[in-house]
Amino acid sequence: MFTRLIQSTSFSTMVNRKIRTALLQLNVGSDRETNLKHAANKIAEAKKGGAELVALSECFNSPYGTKFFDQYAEIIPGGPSCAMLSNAAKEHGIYIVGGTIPERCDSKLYNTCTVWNSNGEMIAKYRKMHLFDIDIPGGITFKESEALSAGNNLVTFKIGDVKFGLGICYDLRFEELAKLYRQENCDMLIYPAAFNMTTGPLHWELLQRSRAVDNQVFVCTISPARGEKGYIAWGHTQVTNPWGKVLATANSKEEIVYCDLNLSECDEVRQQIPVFPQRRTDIYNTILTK
Ligand SMILES: NC(=O)CC(=O)C(=O)O
Repeated sequence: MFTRLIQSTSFSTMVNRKIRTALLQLNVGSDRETNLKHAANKIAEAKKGGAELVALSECFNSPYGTKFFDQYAEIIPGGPSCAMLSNAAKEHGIYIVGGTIPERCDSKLYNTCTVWNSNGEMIAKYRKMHLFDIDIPGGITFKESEALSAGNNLVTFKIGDVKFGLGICYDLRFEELAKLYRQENCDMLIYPAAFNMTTGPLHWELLQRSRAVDNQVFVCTISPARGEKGYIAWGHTQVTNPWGKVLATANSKEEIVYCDLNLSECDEVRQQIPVFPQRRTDIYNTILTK
């Protein structure tokens, strides 16, 4: 178990643009109650480490796989996982990005991220928009759409003057989503995730650096720790700054990654390399509508 502390560079005088974040890369097993207790203990540890915002991984309360979604699904915010997240946020007076849990709503299932404020109130709910359907012979075949429905909404939330956009795992591959969040003026994109042993080494770091550079935002991803059976997660929870520099990356084992982030860095990069206002939408839009 490692604990890591990193600092982003060039802090400015705008104090309300700084935030201490803890990303929890946790071991996850098949027993929900054990997973929830473990997450609650680690949230408490992160609070002791000074975190104001704590984030968990995709499926932090259950194994990740199409055959598990129905079995572990909960009504949001009525189930035990939301109760734990709400209580922990309130008890410790922090914000929590509650990774994802399988959500049951009407007759459908979703892969859903909830966000909780320091009073224990749910302030955001995001449903995975792009379902993970891939088939790489000799690598990995996975078809989330066999079990899940896709969400249809972008979701943002604010802590003080810092604006966050939410995505989940496979959503990271879709530049359009990240670009829309940039258009909404987000400073940081947070993706609870669980890449795997085929796509992790190939694309995990590259995609995060790409989203960060293209949109001049911080990108945080939170993976479960690598297990030994079933869907094997890549791990490597990561923080990338708006210059595209990887500020921290976990290994494959359980770890808390702390980061003191100064979101004013987004303003600096955007001022120094003003690509967003320089986009030629007059041309792109003409081509797109043809
Ligand atoms: N698990 C996912 O949703 C995505 C993933 O592993 C990948 O895109 O690769």
